[in-house]
Amino acid sequence: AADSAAIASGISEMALMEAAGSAVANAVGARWGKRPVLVLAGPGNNGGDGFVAARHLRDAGWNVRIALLGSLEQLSGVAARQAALWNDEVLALSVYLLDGTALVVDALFGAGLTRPISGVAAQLLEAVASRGIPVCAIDVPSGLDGASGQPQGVVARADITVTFFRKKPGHVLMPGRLLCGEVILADIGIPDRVLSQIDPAVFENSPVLWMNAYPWPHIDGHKYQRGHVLVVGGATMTGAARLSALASARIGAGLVTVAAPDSSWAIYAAALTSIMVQRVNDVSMLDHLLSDDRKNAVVVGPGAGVSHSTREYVLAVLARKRAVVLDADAISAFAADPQSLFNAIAGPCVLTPHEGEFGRLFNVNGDKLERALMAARRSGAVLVLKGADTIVAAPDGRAVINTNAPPDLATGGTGDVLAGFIAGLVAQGMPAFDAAAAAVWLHGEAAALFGPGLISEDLPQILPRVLRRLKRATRHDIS
Ligand SMILES: NC(=O)C1=CN([C@@H]2O[C@H](COP(=O)(O)OP(=O)(O)OC[C@H]3O[C@@H](n4cnc5c(N)ncnc54)[C@H](OP(=O)(O)O)[C@@H]3O)[C@@H](O)[C@H]2O)[C@H](O)CC1
Ligand SMILES: [K+]
Repeated sequence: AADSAAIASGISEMALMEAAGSAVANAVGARWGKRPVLVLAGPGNNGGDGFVAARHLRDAGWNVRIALLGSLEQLSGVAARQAALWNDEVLALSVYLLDGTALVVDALFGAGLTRPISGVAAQLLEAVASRGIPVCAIDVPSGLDGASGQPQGVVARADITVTFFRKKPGHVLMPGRLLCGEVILADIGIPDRVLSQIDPAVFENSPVLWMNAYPWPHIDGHKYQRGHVLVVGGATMTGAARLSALASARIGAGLVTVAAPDSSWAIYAAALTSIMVQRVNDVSMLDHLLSDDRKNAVVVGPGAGVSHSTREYVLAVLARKRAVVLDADAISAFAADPQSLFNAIAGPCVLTPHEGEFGRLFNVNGDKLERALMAARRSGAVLVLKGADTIVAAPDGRAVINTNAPPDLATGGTGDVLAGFIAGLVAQGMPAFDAAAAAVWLHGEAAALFGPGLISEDLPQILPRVLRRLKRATRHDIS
C-alpha cells in the first residue's frame, strides 16, 4: 500500500526498486565478506529487487549468479525493466545451483505471496535451510505472510531481512520474527507523508507511540491526583494480588488498596506496608468501598478464583463505571457466558488474557493480530493478548505488537505484575490503550534489564531504573 501511494504521489517505481535493491546489496556487503552469491528471483517485484541487488553486488566485485522462477518473458513492468539491466546470464531454478553457493539472496516472493510455495522453489528453500547456507531475505523470507507472521508452507529462515519504509506485522509477530533474523529497515525514498495517507493502525510497540500521554508526576501534584488503585485480593492465593498492588504503586499510583476477605486479611496486612488493606467479604462490601470515587482503577483476577463471587465482583466494578483491568480468573470466570461480561463493559476496561484464557472468552478465527482486534471490537475492551509477541488491540482498530519481552518473563506472577502496571497508569489518567501499551513495554524492558534469574517480584523492584532511563530519553529540555 505504501509503495502504490508513493508512486501515486510521483515517485517512480523504477527509482523505488533501484533504491530497494541497492539497500539489499549494501546490507549484504555490511554483513558478509565477498563470496559466491546466488540470487533467487521470483516472478514479481520482489524478484525485480533481486535483479537490482544482483547488479549492485556484481558491480561491487562479487561473484553473483541469478536464478529465476519462470521465464524472463513472463516478467512485466519495472521487474522486467530491471531484469533487462542485468545484461548477463539468467539461470533456471535448480537445487544444483546451491553447490558452490555461500550466500543466498532470497527474492522469490515478498508482499505478493498468495499461496504456499511449491515445486522447485520449495525444494530449493528446503535445501538452503538444510544445508545451513546464510540467507539475506528481501522484504520478507519467501513463504512468510507479511501481514500475519505465519509461514505459508516452506520458509527458509533468514539471517537478515531487508525491508522498506516500515516494518510489517509479520516482521514482529511470532514466528515471523524468528524467521526474519535481524530486520534491517531501509529508507528507499518513500516520504513520511505517505504514512498519513495510508493511515496504518498497527505499529510495533515503542515509547514514541504513547510517550506524550505518559503521566509523569507534576511538581505541584499530590497523591490524590495520582489515582487510587483497588486490587481485589483472593482468599488463598494472596501473592498474586500483592504483586499487582506493588506493581501499581511502583508505576506511580498515588494510593493502592488491597481488598481482602477476613480469612486472609492478616496475611495481606502483615505483608504490605505502603499499601493499604481493607476488608471485603462480599459484593456489597466491595460496592461500599467503591462508593469512594477516588478509587478510580480496579484490578480483578489475580488469585481471585474462578467463582461466582469473582463474577459478581467484576460486574459490581463495571456497574460503578470504574476503569478496570481484568486478568486471569476474572476472565475465566466468564467462560460460560462471555456476553454477560461484554454487555457490562461500558467504560475503560483492559482484558489481559494469555492464549488459554483468550480461548475461553472468544471464539474467533484468524491470525493473532486479527483475533486480538476482533476480540477488542466484540468486547468493547482493550485487549492484551499475551505471549512472546504480546498484542495490545483497541476496539477502534488500533493495535501494537510488543517485541521487547525476553523469554525470562515466562515465570509465575509476571502477569499479575502487568495487570498492576496497567491499572497504575490508568489510575493516573492515561487512556486505557496507551496505558496497556506502555505497561507491556515497561514490563518487557524491566525483564530485559534484570536478565536471567528473573522472578516476578523483581519487576516492580527494577522498574524505577527503567522509568529513569525512559524519562531521561524523552525529557523535553528548554533550549
Ligand atoms: N514496499 C515498497 O515500497 C516496495 C516494494 N517492492 C518490492 O515489491 C514486492 C512486492 O511485489 P509484488 O509484485 O506485488 O509481489 P511478489 O513479488 O511478492 O510476488 C507476486 C508474484 O508472485 C506470484 N505468486 C505469489 N505467490 C506464489 C506462489 N506461492 N507460487 C508461485 N507464484 C506465486 C504472483 O502470481 P499470482 O498468480 O498470485 O498472481 C505474482 O506473479 C515487495 O515485497 C518488495 O520486495 C518494490 O521494489 C518497490 C518498493
Ligand atoms: K523474499
